[in-house]
Amino acid sequence: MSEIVVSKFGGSSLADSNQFKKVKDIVFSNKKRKFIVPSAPGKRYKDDEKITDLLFQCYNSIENKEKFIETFKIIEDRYIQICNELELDLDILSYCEEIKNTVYQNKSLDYIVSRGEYLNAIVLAAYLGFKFVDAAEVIVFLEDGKLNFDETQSRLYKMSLEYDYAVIPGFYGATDKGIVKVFSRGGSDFSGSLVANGVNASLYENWTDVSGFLKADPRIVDHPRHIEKITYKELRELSYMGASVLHEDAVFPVKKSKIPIQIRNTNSPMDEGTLILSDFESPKYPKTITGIAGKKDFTVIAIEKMLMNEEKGFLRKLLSIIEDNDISVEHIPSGIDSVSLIISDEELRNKLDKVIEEIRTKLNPDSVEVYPNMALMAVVGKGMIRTRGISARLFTALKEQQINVRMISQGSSEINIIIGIENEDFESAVNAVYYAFEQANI
Ligand SMILES: Nc1ncnc2c1ncn2[C@@H]1O[C@H](COP(=O)(O)OP(=O)(O)O)[C@@H](O)[C@H]1O
Ligand SMILES: N[C@@H](CC(=O)OP(=O)(O)O)C(=O)O
Repeated sequence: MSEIVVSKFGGSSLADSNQFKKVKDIVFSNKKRKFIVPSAPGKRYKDDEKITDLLFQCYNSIENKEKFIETFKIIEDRYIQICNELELDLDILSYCEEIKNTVYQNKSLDYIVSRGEYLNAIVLAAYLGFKFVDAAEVIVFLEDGKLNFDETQSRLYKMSLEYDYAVIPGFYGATDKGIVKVFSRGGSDFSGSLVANGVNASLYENWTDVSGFLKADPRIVDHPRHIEKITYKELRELSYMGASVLHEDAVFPVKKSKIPIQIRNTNSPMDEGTLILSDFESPKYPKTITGIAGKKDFTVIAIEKMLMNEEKGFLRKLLSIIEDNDISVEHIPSGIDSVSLIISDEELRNKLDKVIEEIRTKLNPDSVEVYPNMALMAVVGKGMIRTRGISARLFTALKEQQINVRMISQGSSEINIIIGIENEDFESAVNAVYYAFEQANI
């Protein structure tokens, strides 16, 4: 069988007709690029609006028909402009009409916000002359909203036997009853990974607006160094901790089959980008780290109770309270008679008072304190934990910037150290650590 490359193009790569032209050149420059997964058009300039964000606004104004039509018109105009500038013989307005008519019968959020990818894939398929395959036919969800992985893989495989070249919209799929479901934001990366695995691709390309994964977020560090190669595991840690270039779950579908992921830049297609691999040889004791990422806005709930260590079931009861309130915990650092829960503010929204009350009544602790405004910074790298001097360099850099460390946690995978700091210190902490290791790399 001939080799297949799956190429996902993000919103920034398809923001306007000029970007579409770059995408066409890229796709046609390699015949192996057979299955293309587009996102919805992203921002054309800094203060522009992403189509998906406009669709969220449409959903919010659905009760007010006039407002809905007004916002939807901005979306329609973007697609019309793209089609006109590409001189496409495609009646995109009829697809928009179909959506407007369906919206009032089907008011589901998922249906509405998925239409950006749907329309964009129709336009891109027409422009490339590829078959349009609706993700609702091949990305299969169960009634409870979870992905039906096996069925999805089998449908995608069948699709690859049926069509040589196709465009499949990212971000959504549907249940067998045709109810559209979306992945979380940025989920087209995950769709691309599902397609790559389903069609037995030899490579999953993820085209974006940066020349690969950088050692730190370029919005925080000025021109960070680029990462040539990274393992799935390291990447998962960095993307989970906020390196938004690739969706945090995008590694899973291709992990078992070890299909490499390559991050590439649509605006600079000659750059090699970053190769994400299952594993590769690297120095056992590296001089430096692979990357830094982080997120703001966490709250710490610190609980103390004398002889907590001897009280059987204490942690189980504590975690049951958290589970019953449908909250995910980020970290659980513990001492002998103390334990802390680190939870994102988003998870805790409107639930904090209730959780604290339940901890007090059900666990009878000596104290429960709440500390808001914490940021988490992940410093990631294979082998760094066992390398002498790495943590000394890290904490010296923070000390030199007078940054107060509130929490330290070493992931059990031994490829990351997570550091809790004040929200307001986040940017300077990332810069301090980045430059400390940048010097070590010379
Ligand atoms: N470590 C990092 N390396 C590269 N880019 C990063 C990193 N952390 C955050 N980013 C941001 O991720 C952006 C690309 O992701 P995204 O906006 O989702 O692109 P797309 O629209 O192509 O899917 C970059 O423009 C950059 O600002
Ligand atoms: N358009 C969706 C899905 C997506 O993956 O977009 P992007 O590839 O532009 O991050 C979103 O904005 O969430």
